[in-house]
Amino acid sequence: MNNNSCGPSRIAGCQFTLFPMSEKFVDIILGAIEEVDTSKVWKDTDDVSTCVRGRMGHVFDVTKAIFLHAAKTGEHVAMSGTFSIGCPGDTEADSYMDESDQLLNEEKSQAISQQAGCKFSLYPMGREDYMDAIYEQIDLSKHRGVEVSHAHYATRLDGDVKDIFEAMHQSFDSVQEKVSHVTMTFTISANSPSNQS
Ligand SMILES: Cc1ncc(C[n+]2csc(CCO)c2C)c(N)n1
Repeated sequence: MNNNSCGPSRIAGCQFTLFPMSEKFVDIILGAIEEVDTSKVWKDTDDVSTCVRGRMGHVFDVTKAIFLHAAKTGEHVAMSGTFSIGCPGDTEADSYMDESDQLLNEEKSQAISQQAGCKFSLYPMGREDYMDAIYEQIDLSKHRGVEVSHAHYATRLDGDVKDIFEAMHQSFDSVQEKVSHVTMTFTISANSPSNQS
């Protein structure tokens, strides 16, 4: 445990909302959540958002798969959310921390090819040198099969949804190795009419 550690557990989580720009929004939201195997994470869905908590790999696996299943409907769908790891007090779901490494949704996700645009922002908490941690990651993400560009208050990633989530996962993972409590916000959008010529 480093000096900046908030506690022994490395429970991660993501709270996210799907925004299907479609009359079929109820089916798209509930259908995507239903289609994804969430048995390795703690999960709660309410009228505002869905929260999943557990080991980092499973949190990313489930969040990515829910977006992919919503986007594969072909409707314009966006998702906004916040990943968090090492949050002081986040200890309730310790039982989910014993789950094995095997990702339950990887095979189905690999079969879906979907382009998207995404903006994400990393927030290493409680560190004076937080900008160094952020800049290191933004440099790294240039090598990950996605187009990286700078935006105000965020980094933009364009490419396949799986590569976008992989880049965010790697950035988040590298920062959390150095900083105990890290949050990362993102908004991802697929099938936007803005991209149809
Ligand atoms: C991932 C995700 N989880 C929950 C909601 C909130 N929500 C808005 S409409 C609807 C279906 C009818 O109850 C639900 C659950 C969301 N938008 N996206």
